[in-house]
Amino acid sequence: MAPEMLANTFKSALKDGQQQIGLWLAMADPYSAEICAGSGFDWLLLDGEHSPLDLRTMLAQLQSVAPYPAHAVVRPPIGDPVLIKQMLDIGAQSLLIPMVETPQQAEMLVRATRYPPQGFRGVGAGIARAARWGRLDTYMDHANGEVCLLLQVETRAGLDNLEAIAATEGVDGVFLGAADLSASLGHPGQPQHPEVVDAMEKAIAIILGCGKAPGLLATDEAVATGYLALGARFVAVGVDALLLVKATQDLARRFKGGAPSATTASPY
Ligand SMILES: O=C(O)C(=O)C[C@H](O)[C@@H](O)CO
Repeated sequence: MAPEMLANTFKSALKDGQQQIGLWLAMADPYSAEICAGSGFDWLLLDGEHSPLDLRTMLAQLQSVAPYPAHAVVRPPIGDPVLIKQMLDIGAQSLLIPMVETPQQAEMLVRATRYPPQGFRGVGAGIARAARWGRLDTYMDHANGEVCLLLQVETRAGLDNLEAIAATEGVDGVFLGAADLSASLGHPGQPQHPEVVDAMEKAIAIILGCGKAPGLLATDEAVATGYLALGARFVAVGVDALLLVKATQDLARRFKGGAPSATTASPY
């Protein structure tokens, strides 16, 4: 049993079938991340793919959200073992890796998150935040077992290999990227296109069939609720930057005139 500081409660919640409601953080800022961490979400996505988030700001975000129950999931810009090593060493325990298309890639990513003999993660946490600079003296005993690895399937090629990717040992869940998937299926900017929705719904069933957790981002409440009803297990239901745009725009319009911004179809 991992000590409290090392136990990945998000990983175990997914394994226990508990749905986890999250918020996407695209502001790349530790101050706003802490504000969001106190809002009551189960998890927060620290997006290093589509926001100007670098390792230093990701570290600051991890530190600012640490006192709160919301679990930090970090996303590198790509599934690079070097970036993965650095993110794990600054203390990330849960990773979301974009653009996964083959089981071979999935196996490599599992090994990149594990110390030998299960994998090839470089050993250095003893001088890093992950093991609190040596203060967590059982870190090496628990690190492999407490990492949560979530892979993104978001292309036609990835869908073709979905079952093999989801079934890969060491993968905890598969995130369906509706924005990229819609583009890959020939419907850019239309994550609610019938062909995309059909693919997402079928993919959720396949992932569940593999005993893994399906996840996605949907900023439209009805869309998110629908996928949750189908068994999606980790669902981000908003993006900090989009919430700020809408709230500030609507406030200005209340005083300056103009209709509130329409509830647009989910951009994701
Ligand atoms: O393709 C997707 O969808 C995702 O990867 C999730 C969101 O798009 C996120 O990347 C923000 O754009």
